[in-house]
Amino acid sequence: MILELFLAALYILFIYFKVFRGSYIWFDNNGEVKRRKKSKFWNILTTMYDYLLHTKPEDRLLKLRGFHKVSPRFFRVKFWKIDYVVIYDPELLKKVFNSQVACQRPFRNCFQLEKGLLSSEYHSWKKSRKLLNGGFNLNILKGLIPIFSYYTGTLIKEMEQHLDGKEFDLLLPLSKLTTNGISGTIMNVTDVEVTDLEKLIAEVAIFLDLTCKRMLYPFLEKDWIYRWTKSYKREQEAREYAMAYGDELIAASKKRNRKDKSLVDENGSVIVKRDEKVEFIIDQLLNHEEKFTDEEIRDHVMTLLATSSETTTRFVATTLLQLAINQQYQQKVYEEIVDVFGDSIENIDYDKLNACRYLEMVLKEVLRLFTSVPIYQRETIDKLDIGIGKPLDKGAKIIIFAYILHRRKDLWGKNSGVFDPENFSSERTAERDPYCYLPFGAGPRNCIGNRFAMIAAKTEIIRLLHAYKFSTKIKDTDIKQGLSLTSRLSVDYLMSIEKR
Ligand code: HEM
Repeated sequence: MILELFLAALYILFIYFKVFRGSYIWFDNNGEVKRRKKSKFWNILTTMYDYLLHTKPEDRLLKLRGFHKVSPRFFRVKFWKIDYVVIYDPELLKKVFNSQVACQRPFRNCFQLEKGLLSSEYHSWKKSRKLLNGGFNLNILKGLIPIFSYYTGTLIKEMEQHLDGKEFDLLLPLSKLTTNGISGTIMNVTDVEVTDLEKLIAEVAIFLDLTCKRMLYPFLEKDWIYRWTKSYKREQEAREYAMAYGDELIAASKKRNRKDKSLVDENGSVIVKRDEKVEFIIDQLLNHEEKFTDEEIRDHVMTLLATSSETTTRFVATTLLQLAINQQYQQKVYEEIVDVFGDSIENIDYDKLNACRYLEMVLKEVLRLFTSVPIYQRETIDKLDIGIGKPLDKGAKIIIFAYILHRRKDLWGKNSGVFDPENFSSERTAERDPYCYLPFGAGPRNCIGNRFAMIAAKTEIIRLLHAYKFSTKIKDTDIKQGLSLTSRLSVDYLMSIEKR
């Protein structure tokens, strides 16, 4: 209630400034200042007002999509001297991603992990990113495949209890798989007891939701305002729960014998034997000559856990759901897996993952239509001219609206809302501007985990589809995509399985 009153007051102030003071500037698509033409501005304002106060979470993205109808490439508004520009146009995005000036993130305090990659200011980010990039190089990632495969094998056994034909929600088992996969790969530990995994997953989701809400209400960015809200208290609880898990992971990782790179279970038996030369991502932090402080290590580890867990879980879950809805695509992927692996499904390696071309098309299509991060942001550290009128000022907030970009009919055809892996055939890909498709961002500040996510998802899906056929009663028309820091569907991942 207090929040709604505050928003209403803000709205009145907005109108006051618009009518009497003219302190906003609205730009049209040619970059012309349009103070006097009110219609577009009113449309946007009403959409925002509606969005902030009335829209159900699962309808928010759809509603925000309305911006594209009002303004085809971007919209820009200057509000209390700060430039805000929302972009969903390949040509403009290319200029943003190729610029060193748009390499900082706004809303840095919202994420609260001050030293981590998402929250640190530009110069300290640059140093950490350079060091952490080493932990995500292809040789290291190739070495992680047996670990993802091992945990998927464990999940396949656990799923035998669902062979009774009844539907079950796949999200929790997959979240467990991701959590184990991430601690086994990024941290090289297996023996951290999570007493209540379900609670951990729920608390991480709450933390991400509340952080997203805070970013969407600009006045909540200020700590002194945010501290007074109920969300703040709840977010702190969720954060502390997740941090305690992160602390246990770091402690376990410090204790393990670093000479032996093999992954061992709680009894010390080797689960996955690994090449001694392979460094784990945590080792890059713990052993680097320029020592990271404990606080830096904690913020980096927690940032990696928060950015990787929900994104990867929902990516894999949504892929299996789409394959369960569209049985013809599932059959095609299955036949490809049988072709590539024959009877040696347990010996997955990077070349075999790459040979699964059709699976790759399916995965890319999932990230187009149900992009795991529908909106993400950058901030300029200097003036930046991207050809939309006056250059953006230093401190401008650039909001990249991948959800709109990935569904634009003029870029993806009139069936842009339909799931179709052929969108990623080599012919169609060659015809398209690469900046039409940005699920992981681009440039030096892109997603550090993009290849990690693809390798994990491919390994897990190959093993799961080789073991089971997935079915569901859910139809495409039942699904809406909600908005949080990561994408949320309006349906549960209810599926049934049959043994292959
Ligand atoms: C389907 C899975 C994923 C998707 C769709 C995704 C998407 C994104 C996007 C869109 C960004 C912003 C990029 C930009 O501004 O250009 C980002 C940043 C980031 N992602 Fe991911 N991500 C995924 C998985 C992962 C994984 C598995 C990890 C870690 C293992 C990870 C770690 C990060 C980090 C640390 C950043 C911030 C990078 C920086 O600011 O330097 N992500 N991700």
